[in-house]
Amino acid sequence: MKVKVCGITNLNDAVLSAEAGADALGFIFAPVSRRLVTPEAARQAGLGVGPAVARVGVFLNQGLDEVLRTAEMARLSALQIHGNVSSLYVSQLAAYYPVLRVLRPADLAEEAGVWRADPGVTLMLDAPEPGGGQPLDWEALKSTFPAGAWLAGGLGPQNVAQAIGVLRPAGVDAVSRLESRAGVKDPEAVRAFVRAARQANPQSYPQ
Ligand SMILES: O=C(O)c1ccccc1NCC(=O)[C@H](O)[C@H](O)COP(=O)(O)O
Repeated sequence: MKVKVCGITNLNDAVLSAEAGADALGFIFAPVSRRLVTPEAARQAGLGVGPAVARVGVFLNQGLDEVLRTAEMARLSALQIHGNVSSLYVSQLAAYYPVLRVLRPADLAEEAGVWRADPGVTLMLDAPEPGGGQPLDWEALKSTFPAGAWLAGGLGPQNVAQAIGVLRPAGVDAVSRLESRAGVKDPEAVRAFVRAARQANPQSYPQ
């Protein structure tokens, strides 16, 4: 199981997340976000932790050209795609980068099947308001949660083990509950989050 720490805006937070054991760092390029980062700052922070940690760019309803240009400038290794976008758009991006396609529970029935056989696209289930700190109803999702999908939405040190126990996601992702303020990590919360996720799923320790 993978652990992603999202909303990284600076090298310091990238290093502390990597040292805590995160597999992936998230850099948010959606202009609506309070954790908006420039491609230059993301490149510096992402490359600063070395090649073993994935650098995921987070986008919400942004044009194909803008996403690909930003990915190049920031030296991203994967894309996380939120919003109301077509499957053609997602598959065009997946031709260049591994994609985490973010769905809300209400979208599952319509879109989850589209990506079942596509190794370049991994699903992530998130709350309707990304970065809003609201947990999903894990029990209600139990029968429809897609195999191999990642989970986000209000996860933090206190509840990630329970969420993993219920849904057995392939990855977990969080931001709000790991911050001292928007865009700035709380080091203890980051360490506790990664530790709790690893302990809930001991097979997830990096080899
Ligand atoms: O976090 C944001 O500000 C944000 C804004 C626009 C699009 C995506 C955004 N975040 C994406 C993430 O990957 C978050 O980690 C995910 O939504 C979970 O957030 P939270 O519920 O706060 O842990």
